[in-house]
Amino acid sequence: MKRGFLNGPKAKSRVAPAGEAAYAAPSRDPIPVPSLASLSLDELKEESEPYITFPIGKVSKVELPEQPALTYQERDARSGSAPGTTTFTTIPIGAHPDEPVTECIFHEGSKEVIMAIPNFPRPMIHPKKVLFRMGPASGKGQGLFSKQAIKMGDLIFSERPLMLCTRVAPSGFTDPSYTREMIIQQGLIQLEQCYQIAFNRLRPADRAEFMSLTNCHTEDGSGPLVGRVRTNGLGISGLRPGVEGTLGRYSSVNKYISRLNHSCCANTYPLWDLNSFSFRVYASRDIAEGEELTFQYIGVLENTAGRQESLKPYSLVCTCPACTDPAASDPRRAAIKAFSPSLMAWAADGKLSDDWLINKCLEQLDLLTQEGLEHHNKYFYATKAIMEAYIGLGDTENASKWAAKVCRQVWADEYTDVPVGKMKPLMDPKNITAYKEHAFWRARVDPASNDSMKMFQMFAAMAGPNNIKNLDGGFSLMMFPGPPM
Ligand SMILES: C[S@@+](CC[C@H](N)C(=O)[O-])C[C@H]1O[C@@H](n2cnc3c(N)ncnc32)[C@H](O)[C@@H]1O
Repeated sequence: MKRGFLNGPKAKSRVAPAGEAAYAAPSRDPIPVPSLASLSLDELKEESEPYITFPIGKVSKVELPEQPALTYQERDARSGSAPGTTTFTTIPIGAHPDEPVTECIFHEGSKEVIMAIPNFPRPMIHPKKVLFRMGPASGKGQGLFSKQAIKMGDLIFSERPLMLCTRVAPSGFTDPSYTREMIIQQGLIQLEQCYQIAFNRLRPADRAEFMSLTNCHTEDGSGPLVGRVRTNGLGISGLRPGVEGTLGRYSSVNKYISRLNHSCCANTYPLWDLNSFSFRVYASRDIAEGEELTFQYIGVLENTAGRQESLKPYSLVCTCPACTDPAASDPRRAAIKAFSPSLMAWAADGKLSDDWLINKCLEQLDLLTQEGLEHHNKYFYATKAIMEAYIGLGDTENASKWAAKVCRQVWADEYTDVPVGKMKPLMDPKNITAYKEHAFWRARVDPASNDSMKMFQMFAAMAGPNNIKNLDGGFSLMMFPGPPM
């Protein structure tokens, strides 16, 4: 195994062969690191403060002194991250030539996360038939279309990314005399160099696929690879435990998912599965034969004007049903956003009827359906809340029907928070043992015998009615008045 690294004007740039490469950043005082605006712009808005985000639109050319080439050290493919370096590696390690692989650019530690997964990679799962085709999508370039009717919750396809990229330039150092524009341009150049190393390692067919993807960042200083990652990248987290924000996420570029066009009323949801290192794209509602498959590039509970603003980095004006009728859609989306019921609060409140929560959640589901938002977590929460309300009422017949609906929404972010092993038995209304294990069992009809309910009531009394805030997923946040500090 060889180790070591170098970087600098005199270092000779090489094309990365198979195996692995590690790039080391020189250590300098931290400065704002240009970061990549990828598909989840709403995430970046929250967390990009320490970073300078890359520009969009037409940007005047910025002259920079010639930048040193990034260089790297070849290492054994099975070695872990070298401290303080960026690692270029092919996942799965030692894949058969027919197996899809991903060229990864990893921050320190991510490779270890993968290497620690037993039996990695687990097999990718595929539907029995090819359920989609690629073709021209009027006014949107290429798109994906269903080849037959697909049911809500069905897997449409799985794929392993072509490339998985860091979202920030690797070194993050610059000349102190550089202007903001120069820092940004330098970041773009460094990132392009970094992506080039990974790109050169792609299989020739994958390289052609990558270069055939759309690039809508041709005039803002992005290079051809950075432009494609910015246009097509899909966020992945979970590979940097404990690291939040831009540095904790990667952008993945995919052969097929990157062809899904945006809709604010999307009908699919791509779910990342680390164990198989692949995305699974699910139908989030029933899809007709020939219908275009779409997903949301941005947060879609904003009003129409806000969504159109967020879509600017993709050079597109959305013409989905919600965007074409804002007068009807905006108030519905605002109501959807504002709705977060508390199961416990309803169960504890004798003034509310037994079906109050269920009716409220049914209204929410109706709004979500009208807005084409079945893929949204809010749809999952409302479905789960109805199931739990029936559990609270001790009505296993109805609870089991809603448990089946919850179990189909595997794409929901919060699905993994539901202990699946404990959910599936609830689909059998006669499995009273499973129901009795549920924390909400008969909480409404027999609160005195429900421990969760007793605890909730005790804390609610301590907090007082004005200090309880309902959160998504049926949770409540309680603030307890204390002595002044
Ligand atoms: C990730 S790509 C999607 C696939 C792309 N249509 C293609 O031909 O490869 C994103 C680009 O597709 C186009 N696009 C995606 N959704 C669109 C929409 N709803 N309306 C118009 N153009 C769209 C925009 O050019 C956008 O920059």
